[in-house]
Order: sequence, then structure tokens, then C-alpha cells
Amino acid sequence: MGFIDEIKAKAKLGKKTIVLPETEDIRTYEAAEAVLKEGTANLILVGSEEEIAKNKGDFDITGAVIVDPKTYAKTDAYVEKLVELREKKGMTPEKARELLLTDYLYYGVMMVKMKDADGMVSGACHSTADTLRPCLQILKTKPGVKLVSAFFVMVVPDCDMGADGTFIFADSGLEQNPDPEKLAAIALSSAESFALLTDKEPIVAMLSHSTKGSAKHADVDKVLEALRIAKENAPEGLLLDGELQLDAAIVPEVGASKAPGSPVAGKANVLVFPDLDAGNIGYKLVQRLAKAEAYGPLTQGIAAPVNDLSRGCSAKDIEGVVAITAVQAMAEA
Ligand SMILES: CC(C)(COP(=O)(O)OP(=O)(O)OC[C@H]1O[C@@H](n2cnc3c(N)ncnc32)[C@H](O)[C@@H]1OP(=O)(O)O)[C@@H](O)C(=O)NCCC(=O)NCCS
Ligand SMILES: CC(=O)OP(=O)(O)O
Repeated sequence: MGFIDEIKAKAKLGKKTIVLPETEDIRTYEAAEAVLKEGTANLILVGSEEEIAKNKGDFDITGAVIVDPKTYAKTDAYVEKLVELREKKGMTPEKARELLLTDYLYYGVMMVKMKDADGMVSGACHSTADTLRPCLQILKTKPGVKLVSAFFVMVVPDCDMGADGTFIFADSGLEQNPDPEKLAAIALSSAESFALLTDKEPIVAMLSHSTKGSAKHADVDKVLEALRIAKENAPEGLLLDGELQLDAAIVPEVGASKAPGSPVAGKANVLVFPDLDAGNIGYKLVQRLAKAEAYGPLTQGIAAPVNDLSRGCSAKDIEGVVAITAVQAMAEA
């Protein structure tokens, strides 16, 4: 079974409830039909009956619960809670009501916050900043984790590197220029995400344009400092090394020649990029040129699972991310 089929099989056992707030986008309905047919999650769609009937085309979404913020019985409770959470940031009851009635992403996040849903998936027609800002503001970081970060699960066809072609790429979606402490936190969260989603041992490479001192630069020093911090905080036995170039990280012969003795070189399956430019460009290169499946940006370190999508995603990508979100929610329970 491939990565996503294994995830779907797990998701079916938990049957979590996932919110899809982007009811203006036809891909939402195509994905919803597939999710409901396969039984990987229960679904909540946010919007009015009329909007949804107009936007859904011929897709069959029987079984999805439709929540209209204007009439839903819990909207007042969401307004009250949002004010309580964001009062110090200037949130008033009037602003909260206006926001929740007009921005379905905020509404969906409040449903997760109030435990009326187990997770949310959006980002097919909203930028990552607009998708993640409500989650960061309302759900916040999980206790004991330094920051929320974003990763992709990449499944590369006909590839014997990584875990038979499956990798995590991080951070490819959120933290623009992580300092060493943040980069270390990204590495440790990514190792946990890999273990959770693949049931395989994470092998973590801190990527750079240098391998073991082959280049000198402040950017290399940043990765080395991140590695030092990550090692200090890592669970015992975690395979983690750097600084490694991409080829040294994933190609066994290159790893053996550039970084002999490294426990990671040549077999890494978790790739930690030095910044978001590298991570975002890197995932899109592999997705578009190697025709890899790319699931994400998935969040980690957040108090409840809310995941993003690329605006270039397909309905199949949404369907996959719904199943992944359900599996993350099962781990939270
Ligand atoms: C996600 C992002 C929008 C957050 O930044 P922002 O909008 O400027 O918002 P702020 O910095 O005001 O942060 C909003 C809240 O989120 C929190 N936050 C921001 N980044 C965070 C992180 N990585 N982890 C945890 N909390 C975070 C802030 O502390 C703040 O909380 P507060 O409002 O309670 O004080 C920003 O990091 C971003 O644009 N990232 C790049 C996204 C992108 O374009 N990716 C490429 C395509 S995938
Ligand atoms: C992840 C990502 O790059 O998102 P988008 O393509 O929507 O900017």
C-alpha cells in the first residue's frame, strides 16, 4: 500500500470530523464527495444552504453537515469565545461577529477551538498567510513546543531514496527565516510528524549548501547551531545530522564520500531546509519535475490539526490532506 492509502485506512478507523470552509471552490465538493464515499472522515461545510447548492455543481455531498454561521445555534458562543481570546488584541463583540459571519476560515477555526470539529483543511483558494493566521491567533502552539511550522509529505514515484520515495520537507510553508532555535524546533517536530504519519523511523538531515565544513558562511553556521540545539533537545536515539548538502543527505554513495561515518548521510527521509525560500522552492521542484505527490503545507506544533493547501492543489490533494488531518486528530485524542 502506498503512503496515502495507508493514511486513508488509518483515518477510516477514527472517523474524525473535519471542517471544509472553502465552500466557494468547486474542488471542495469534488473532494468532499470522495471523502464521504470512502468514509475517511465526517465533514462539516461552512456556508448557507443556498450558497452551497449553487456552488456544488453535480457533486454528491449527501452526509456532510452544513453549518451556516448566520443561523447556527453556537455562533453566539463562538463570538463570545473569540472576544475572550483576542480582547487584548482589540477584539470587540461587534468585530468578532462581523469576522465570523464573513470569514469562514475564522469560523472553521473556532469550531475546532470549541471542539465541535476535530480539524480543518483550507487553502485551495486562500493564501497560506490568510489560512494560517487565524489558526496561529486562536489555536496557538501546543504546550512544550516552541513554534508552529509547516511541512510537506512528498511521495516521489519510482524512487528508492528516503523511505521508498516518501519524505518530509520542512519548513516549506510557514517560517520565513527561522533562527537556529526555530530551525531546531522545526527539525524535532518534523521527526515526530514523520513517525506519526509513516510509522517509520525518522532520519533527519539539516540541509545546507555545505557538507561537513566544505563551505564557510554565516548561513552554514546557522545550520550548525540549529543542529547543536536540536541534538540537545532530541529524544534519545533520534538519527539527526548536518550540515549536509541534499545529495549527501539522500544518495548513499555521495553520503559515504562527503560525510563518512554520518548516521544520516545517504539515507535521510526528513529534510530540514535552512529557510522558507529553499523549502518552498524545493518542494515545488520535486512536485512539478519529478511528478511527486505533495501533501501540505501540513502544520505541526499546533494545538489542534488545521492544515493548509497550495492554491495549485487538485481535489485529490484536498482528499489526501483531509485523511492526514484526521490521522493527526486521532493522535491528539
Ligand atoms: C503565517 C504568517 C502569516 C504569520 O505572520 P503574520 O500574519 O505577520 O502574523 P503575526 O506575525 O502578527 O502573527 C499572528 C499571530 O501568530 C503568531 N505566530 C506567528 N508565527 C507563528 C509560529 N510560527 N508559531 C506560533 N505562533 C506564530 C504570532 O505570535 C501572533 O500571535 P498574536 O496575534 O496572538 O500575538 C507569516 O509567518 C507568513 O506569512 N508566512 C509565510 C506564509 C507563506 O506565504 N508561505 C509560502 C506559501 S506556502
Ligand atoms: C504551499 C504554497 O506554496 O502555497 P501557494 O501555492 O498557495 O502559495
